[in-house]
Amino acid sequence: MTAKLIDGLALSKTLRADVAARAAALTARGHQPGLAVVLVGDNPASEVYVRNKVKACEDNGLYSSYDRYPATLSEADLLARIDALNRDSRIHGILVQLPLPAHIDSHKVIEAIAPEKDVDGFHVANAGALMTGKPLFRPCTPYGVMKMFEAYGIELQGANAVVIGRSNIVGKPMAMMLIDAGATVTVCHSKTRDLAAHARAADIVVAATGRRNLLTADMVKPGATVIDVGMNRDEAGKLCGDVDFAGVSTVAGHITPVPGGVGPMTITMLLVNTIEAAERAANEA
Ligand SMILES: Nc1nc2c(c(=O)[nH]1)N[C@@H](CN(C=O)c1ccc(C(=O)N[C@@H](CCC(=O)O)C(=O)O)cc1)CN2
Repeated sequence: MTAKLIDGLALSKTLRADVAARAAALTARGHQPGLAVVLVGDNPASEVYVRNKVKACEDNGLYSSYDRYPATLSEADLLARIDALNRDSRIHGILVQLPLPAHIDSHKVIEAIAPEKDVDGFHVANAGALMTGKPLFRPCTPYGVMKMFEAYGIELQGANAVVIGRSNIVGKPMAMMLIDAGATVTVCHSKTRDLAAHARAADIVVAATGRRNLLTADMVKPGATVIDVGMNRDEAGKLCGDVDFAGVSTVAGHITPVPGGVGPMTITMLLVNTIEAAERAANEA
């Protein structure tokens, strides 16, 4: 392996120490930051992520509430619960774990969250404000990737960046953040004609497709920075990303592992967003 590892666990540890200090300061002023976590259904991966989010709150001095509902919960009941959380002064951030069961309209649910408690940054008010560079909250996964670039000194200004995937959670906001940082950004997706040619021209590649081994060594420019947002399982059930890690590591300059890369940063930035929500609320009180 020639690439330098971008260690999401180590960076998370540093950032979470700052979160814990800010949480303690808020608590001392009588404003303990609070996150509401809502899970509907029994998707095993979502259960792990949600458990990790609640634990991260506990470990860093944040209050958390955890609502776990069966997959049969009605959309109306979920909207009623969000309405109650919007009014709850102990709660500064509301997180509804995605995906939701098919009978629930995710868009409607996200729009029901008060924008000032939308710590996922998915509400149209925050997604729209990202276009101007001034949202209340940035979506946690691309925000975490931006922190990784910063921590590892990856130059973005003038860089050619390719984002593979156009989801509202990762691809689109990632592209906006990279544009804002001065990169020249190409967004590739399932209909892109020659993905390899785009990827090969990139100084930075962010892969967020959910397709194992989508990015191989022959598609990467020597020295490029490769960020793997994928979360897949191989034939043996082992967690892996979208990038052929063994092969790409021999070509790239920097690379993120899975696990231990972007995943922990997603949770860390959720804590950071919740702290910011609580600080804003405390300053307005
Ligand atoms: N409401 C939201 N739903 C979803 C989001 C989100 O940001 N908000 N993102 C993804 C899933 N996700 C967060 O919820 C997430 C994915 C992965 C990890 C993580 O820590 N991964 C670990 C491995 C964990 C494991 O053992 O399975 C790692 O990469 O090291 C955290 C959060 C979709 N839904």
